[in-house]
Amino acid sequence: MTSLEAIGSGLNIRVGMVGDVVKELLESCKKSGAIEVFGLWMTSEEGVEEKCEEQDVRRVVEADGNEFRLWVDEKYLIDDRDIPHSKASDLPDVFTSYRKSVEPLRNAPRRVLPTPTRLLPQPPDVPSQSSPFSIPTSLDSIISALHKPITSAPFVKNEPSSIPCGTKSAHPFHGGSKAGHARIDHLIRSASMTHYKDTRNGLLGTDFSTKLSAWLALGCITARQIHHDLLAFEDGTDGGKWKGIQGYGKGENPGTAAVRFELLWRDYMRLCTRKFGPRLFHLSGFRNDDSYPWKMPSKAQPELEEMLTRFLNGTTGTGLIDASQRELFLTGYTSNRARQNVASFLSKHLGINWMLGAEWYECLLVDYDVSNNWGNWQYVAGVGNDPRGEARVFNPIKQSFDYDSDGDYVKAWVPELRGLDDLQKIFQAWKMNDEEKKEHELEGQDMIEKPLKKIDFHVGRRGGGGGQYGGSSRGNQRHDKAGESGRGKGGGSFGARGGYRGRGRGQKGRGQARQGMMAKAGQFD
Ligand SMILES: Cc1cc2nc3c(=O)[nH]c(=O)nc-3n(C[C@H](O)[C@H](O)[C@H](O)COP(=O)(O)OP(=O)(O)OC[C@H]3O[C@@H](n4cnc5c(N)ncnc54)[C@H](O)[C@@H]3O)c2cc1C
Repeated sequence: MTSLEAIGSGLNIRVGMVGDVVKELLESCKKSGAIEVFGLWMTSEEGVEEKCEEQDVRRVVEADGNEFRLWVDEKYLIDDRDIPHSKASDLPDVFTSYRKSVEPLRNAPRRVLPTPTRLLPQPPDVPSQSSPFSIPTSLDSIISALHKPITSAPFVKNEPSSIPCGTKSAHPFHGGSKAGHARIDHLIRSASMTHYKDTRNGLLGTDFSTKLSAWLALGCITARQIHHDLLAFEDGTDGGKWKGIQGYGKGENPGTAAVRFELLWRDYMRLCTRKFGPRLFHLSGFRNDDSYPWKMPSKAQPELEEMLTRFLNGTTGTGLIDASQRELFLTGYTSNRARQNVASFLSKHLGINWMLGAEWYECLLVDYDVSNNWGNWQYVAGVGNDPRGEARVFNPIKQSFDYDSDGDYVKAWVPELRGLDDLQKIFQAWKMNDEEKKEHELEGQDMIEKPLKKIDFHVGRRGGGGGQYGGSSRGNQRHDKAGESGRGKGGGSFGARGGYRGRGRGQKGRGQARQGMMAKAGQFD
């Protein structure tokens, strides 16, 4: 029995455009006379398409003389009514400035809303799904329907086939609020929350970061519920269930504070979407910066198409990138550290249109969230709200030495390299000599013979200018230092090249932007 059934209600799934589905439901209720509808409540989301859907539903409901309302929910840490600026356009362009405006963060969120113990029952005759769609009736059939688009034809040439033997991942995971709350409990009980600040940049394993993103993105748990449980743990007001766990009853600790900090990033990304609207999907980003000549793979440029394909299927020849892309493809998840490197590699090392990477993530991430995904891609590509913009380049080899110091992450997801011991060769397999290639039966593989980038990095080397990225990266690059310790620091605004508002462009909606891009890319024809 689902949680909704346990409190007297249930869940109906319908497929179609939201406005059309609601219209059909209302018409059918009117016709049968079995249910009298007075109004409709809906959850509100940021995002161009999401707002259009909301408008469609409002129109349909109000056209019938019924009342339309939006829930004031608690999915974000700081309630909309407590945001310290009144207009969306007043949101600071730099996260740190926003964070300072809501500190002390621990005191900022409202209390969680109570969970209802009873709901109205389902109406007796809910109209069935109209053609051409049908609603699966069992969990297995839902799963197989969801799998269909990805199993019926390959997504990408030479896609990774299965999770390598012995590799453990926190995903796949079980959905639903019960599993989400059990995960929060586990994180507190195992002291992973207390240690989060020290472990959050990990790449491999189940508990180095919270792995709560998918439950948050799907609405199974809320940011405020996480905060609430952390408060109970920190204050020792949980009725004793977490007694004895490191940090219990001792107030906020660096780990729990860092979790709140990250949850605030999630809030901030959402507010950026509210502020910039369709610019979330513009190549020139929030900055309106169209100075960079992004490369666009197309049938006319087969070498770029091949490059993009190999980026997608995880055979670039850069171990960290390949491991992350294969992990993402096979599980729907990859860590924040890996995501930053992947986004930087595509946009700054390969110079390819960053939106293709964002589209790919949108297809595959189980925690896909419109603001977090597109906002973070912009940020790393240098056109979003990173004050360091294009100057921040992640060197994936340095990052591997820092965060995968035994090469275990690369070996877990790129099993061809498991026989190697030399880290330089695990991180860039093209460094093997002919004898080694023969010994490990790796001769002739593209990722070894034709790496997309040869990145020169020596252990102990510090700082440095351009050049070490293989010659075609952007100017002013350097090893990512701030990237390791968090995102841009300090206040201020972008400034680097003209700021946000200078060169207005046609406000293309997302659908248009996407269509044009994919057609040009030819990748998903
Ligand atoms: C290119 C790129 C694309 C991304 N796409 C998404 C996406 O579609 N959906 C998504 O939820 N996150 C996205 N992120 C942010 C981040 O990578 C994930 O939230 C995080 O890796 C999820 O793992 P976790 O729950 O263990 O995170 P934790 O490190 O445990 O963080 C706790 C929570 O804080 C929030 N959070 C953490 N980092 C960020 C961040 N950089 N921006 C916004 N919120 C954050 C998430 O809700 C996360 O669950 C993206 C980051 C990058 C660089």
